[in-house]
Amino acid sequence: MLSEQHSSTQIMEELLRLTTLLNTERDSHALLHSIVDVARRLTSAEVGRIFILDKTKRYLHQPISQNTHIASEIQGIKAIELFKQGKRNMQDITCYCAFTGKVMNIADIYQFSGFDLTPYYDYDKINQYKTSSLLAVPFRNHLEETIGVLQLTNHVSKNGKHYKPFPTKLETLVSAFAAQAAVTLNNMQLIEHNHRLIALLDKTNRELSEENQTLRKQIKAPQFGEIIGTCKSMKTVFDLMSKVVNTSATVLLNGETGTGKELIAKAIHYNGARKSAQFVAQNCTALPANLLEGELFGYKKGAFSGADRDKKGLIEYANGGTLFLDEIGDMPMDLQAKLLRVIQEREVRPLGALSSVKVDIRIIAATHHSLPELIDKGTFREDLFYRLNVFPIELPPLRLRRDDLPALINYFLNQYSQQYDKKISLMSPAALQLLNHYHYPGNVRELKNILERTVLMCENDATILPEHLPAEILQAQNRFDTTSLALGESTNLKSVVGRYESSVIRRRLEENGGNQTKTARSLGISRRALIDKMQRYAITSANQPTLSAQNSLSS
Ligand SMILES: Nc1ncnc2c1ncn2[C@@H]1O[C@H](COP(=O)(O)OP(=O)(O)OP(=O)(O)O)[C@@H](O)[C@H]1O
Repeated sequence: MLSEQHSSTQIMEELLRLTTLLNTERDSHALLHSIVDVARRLTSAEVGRIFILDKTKRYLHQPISQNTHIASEIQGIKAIELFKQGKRNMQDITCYCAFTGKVMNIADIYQFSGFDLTPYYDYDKINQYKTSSLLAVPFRNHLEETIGVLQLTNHVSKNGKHYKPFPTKLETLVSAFAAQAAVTLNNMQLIEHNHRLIALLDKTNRELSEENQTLRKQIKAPQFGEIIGTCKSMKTVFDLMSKVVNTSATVLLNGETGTGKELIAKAIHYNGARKSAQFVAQNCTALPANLLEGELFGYKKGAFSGADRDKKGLIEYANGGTLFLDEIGDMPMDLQAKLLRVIQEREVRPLGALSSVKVDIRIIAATHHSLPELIDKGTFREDLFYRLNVFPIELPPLRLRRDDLPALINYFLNQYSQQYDKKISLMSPAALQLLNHYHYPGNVRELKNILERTVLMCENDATILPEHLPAEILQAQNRFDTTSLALGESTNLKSVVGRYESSVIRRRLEENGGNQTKTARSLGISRRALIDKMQRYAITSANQPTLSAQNSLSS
């Protein structure tokens, strides 16, 4: 043991050894042991203890206790409460040391009455020991906050036979040592705290990523069964999809807006081998050319003014998965050239980057344009077209697959009835006829929107009537359509002429904003004659078509 009799060189050597140890020890328990061990050797103390402030800052825990006299303590000093009845526990010597930051040096605890030293008397009784001198030194961090207390008891005499008071000159030495140990202890606590945070972050990230995977599987995985259609052209679509789904072949979807191009692209991705990787969609008309380039290819910090950080492009994000390029016909020519390079080389070079990144993506492109026509016009690259047109799938417009209308209507009615918690399953023949005759320029998307609105308009448990349908369907029906006249059920000339006449009157009234005088003048008849005809055909107003007007048209 070192004691006050040791030379200052020996003490310096011991302190240096300690500094090295403190800087290399990575296990906090072993570090605390080393601190107590060295402190005891520096001060010739028989017992050494460390108290550490807990996270709540309400207790001083005692993780380490060394007593050379007792091989194993029956009971150590318990955790100390820093506050008693809301007040600082200044009766306890360790708390006093912690609160004040002062070194406490007591020659003999049994001769001292300034503190409540019962815990030490109890310790002695239980362990059949005799505590005599006591030295308590605070561990303070760089903010001068106490993070723990080092406690040494029983300074052993030179011959090892007696306990003596700790010499006052040891206080400075031990304080210097405690200051050094406190820095290391504080760093160790910060490192451990960081490790805990990193572990927590890792765990949360893992959980989020698993949840993400599950949600992606649940939400974004349209099954083939969710694509409604049994007509011949849709059967061909399904047939082609099943042939390409388990390959990585490039697919080109062609069809008008709302025909289900994105739905089908997703179904191909989520039913194929790439389903666990990303499905990344980008509409090529949604962004100006320069932004689209940055989105797709990514860029390096400083590649252009405003590029204040590296940005990964969607092509890289889709690595291992599918890149869906909607409205490919509207992609600017220079980007077409860059995309062609990605397809040919299977690598992408972000703007401002010196090297390329290998990518394994499946491309599904979609357009409502005829790409060959765009090639003729000079706005689409022929070489890119051949690269994309590996596996073309044509999606029919809804007006050419009217046989699928009942199934689609049923599907969306069910979907929205559930969504809006309504029971709506009946539709009047007149409403059904209106839906059947409409031409749906927005295709399935438009039908879907119409039915959502209809469910919202219709009372719970009620039958869908024409008045629940949007105005454009009613107005469209009001317009005269020679094709529908020719295809009408009635072949009776008088009835066909009547329908034609009523249709002309409706349209003219509509054009004249319902003004009967103007309408009569434009038709070359008197206002009285117009009113007679309106009554005959149950035309009430050009702006407010009624169910009876529809009936008269179809009668
Ligand atoms: N056959 C179908 N069965 C069920 N829902 C469909 C069908 N076709 C399209 N839909 C639905 O219609 C809406 C429009 O489809 P989608 O967005 O896939 O069309 P799109 O052709 O990609 O349109 P755009 O060219 O305007 O982007 C979506 O809500 C989709 O789920």
